Amino acid sequence: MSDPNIGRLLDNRYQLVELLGKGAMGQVYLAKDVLLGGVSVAIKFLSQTLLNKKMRDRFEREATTSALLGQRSMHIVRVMDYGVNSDDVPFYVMEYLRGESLSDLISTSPLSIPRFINVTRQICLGLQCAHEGIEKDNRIYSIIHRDIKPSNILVTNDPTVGELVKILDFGIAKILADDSGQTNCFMGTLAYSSPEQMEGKELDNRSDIYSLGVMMFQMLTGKMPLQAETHTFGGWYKTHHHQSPRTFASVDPNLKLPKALETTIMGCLEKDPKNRPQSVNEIIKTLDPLSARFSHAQSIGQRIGQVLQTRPVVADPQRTDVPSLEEVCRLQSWPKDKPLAQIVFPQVLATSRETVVTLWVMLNKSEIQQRQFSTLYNKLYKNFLCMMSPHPMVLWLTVLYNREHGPRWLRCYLDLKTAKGQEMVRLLGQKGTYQILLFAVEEPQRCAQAISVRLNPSQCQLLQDWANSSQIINAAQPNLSKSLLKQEFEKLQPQILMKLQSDDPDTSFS
Ligand SMILES: Nc1ncnc2c1ncn2[C@@H]1O[C@H](COP(=O)(O)OP(=O)(O)OP(=O)(O)O)[C@@H](O)[C@H]1O
Repeated sequence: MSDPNIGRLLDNRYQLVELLGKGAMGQVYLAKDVLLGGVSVAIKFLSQTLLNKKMRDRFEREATTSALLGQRSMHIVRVMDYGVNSDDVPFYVMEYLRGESLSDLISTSPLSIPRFINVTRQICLGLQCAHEGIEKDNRIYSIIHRDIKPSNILVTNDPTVGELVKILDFGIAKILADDSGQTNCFMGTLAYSSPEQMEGKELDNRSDIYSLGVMMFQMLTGKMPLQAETHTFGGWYKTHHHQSPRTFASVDPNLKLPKALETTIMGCLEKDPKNRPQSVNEIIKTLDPLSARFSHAQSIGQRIGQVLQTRPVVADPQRTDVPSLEEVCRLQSWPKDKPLAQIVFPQVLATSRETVVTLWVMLNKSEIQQRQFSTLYNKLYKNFLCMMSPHPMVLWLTVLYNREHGPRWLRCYLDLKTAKGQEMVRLLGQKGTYQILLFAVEEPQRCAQAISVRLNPSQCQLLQDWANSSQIINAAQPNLSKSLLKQEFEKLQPQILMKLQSDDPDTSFS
């Protein structure tokens, strides 16, 4: 029977396209945000069978928790809207993640060690952010996920960014120390639940660390570390309390794991929370040095391999095998889907070490050379303008200035109501830096010059504030905000030019 919801318009804004799946709490649909030009979103509805007051509250809490956390970490699914449909069924709107769940990913074969490190590190960053907590009524509340398992991890793939991992479903998360009436009944998934969770005890971050341990074992071997005699609450209760986890060697004798990694994963599976790593940061500390050792082969892929082969490698004891950010930028080529024209566009770039915002600029080769050679007279000006109403939008302005050749204005707009725009503004604010990648029209296959730009702390703060406040503002008429920002920019242009023409050493770059 066809789904009567398909095609429905929700809140005059979201048109349901297809059912993505059903979970314990409800259904998730792919939808189009018609107000934002048909951008894809995912909408989760609370199941009809759970429409009681307690579940409604829990569902609303899931939405609020995810919305607050999604603002703080790019490794947690972002929630943008919450509402109730005409049948009084609550729903929330999330960014749509085009990708595969970790459970699908590992159902065919376990992950290679480099891929495991890359994926796990991102899960840990998201989880650490949740454990560090959110602010509510001037207090910090730690968030425990309580249902860490492969089907709650989504891995998206972008040809430029690489694998981006997000934690889903803070459905049973509980705000620690929030005694708003949630009972301590069992919630979670039996095979991944910690012994203390099975007992219905008060949980802390170490319960998630246990579930993460089960999941990490499974990611590397394709097998579970513990096996219950019966798939019942009683069967798993006994298993989590009394069964010793299998060793990696007994499951896969060919798997050669770094000792530190093996010790950390087995530590996560300890029955007593006191004997586990006490914070996700400890796991990240194990992964980081391994990431430097393994991940260059993985995350930047074969392209780096190709280029390193053609480059003389200078023997330098300080140098690790991981390319620097500038090297990664220089290794990029102009995307095939962009015109070979003098355009500017922003892009998030993930290296094996970090994720940064980049500004891709195409100019004529002669102009790049002119600006490069007279470095003494080169200056750089950067600024951000924001318009919250009618639609939250940021104008990101960079000016390359050369005394002889004048200004080159680089402008782009970041829409704070899109996942991409939010992510960029947030990352710019958090990192306080961005990279400009200059490409010549004549040689699009390689980046001609990479320039690192630093933002001052007040700019960073402003960007973070805009990203936060835009969440509570409704989206409307993005083009109107753009044209208002353009007018603002045109008013500012002569002043910026005067500043650049003066001898202010603050703005120079080389
Ligand atoms: N933001 C999203 N973008 C794309 N797909 C999503 C998104 N959120 C959920 N899904 C997909 O929708 C389906 C249902 O998700 P949901 O979180 O409700 O259930 P589940 O995790 O499969 O089960 P349970 O909630 O019982 O653990 C899953 O296949 C999930 O991968």
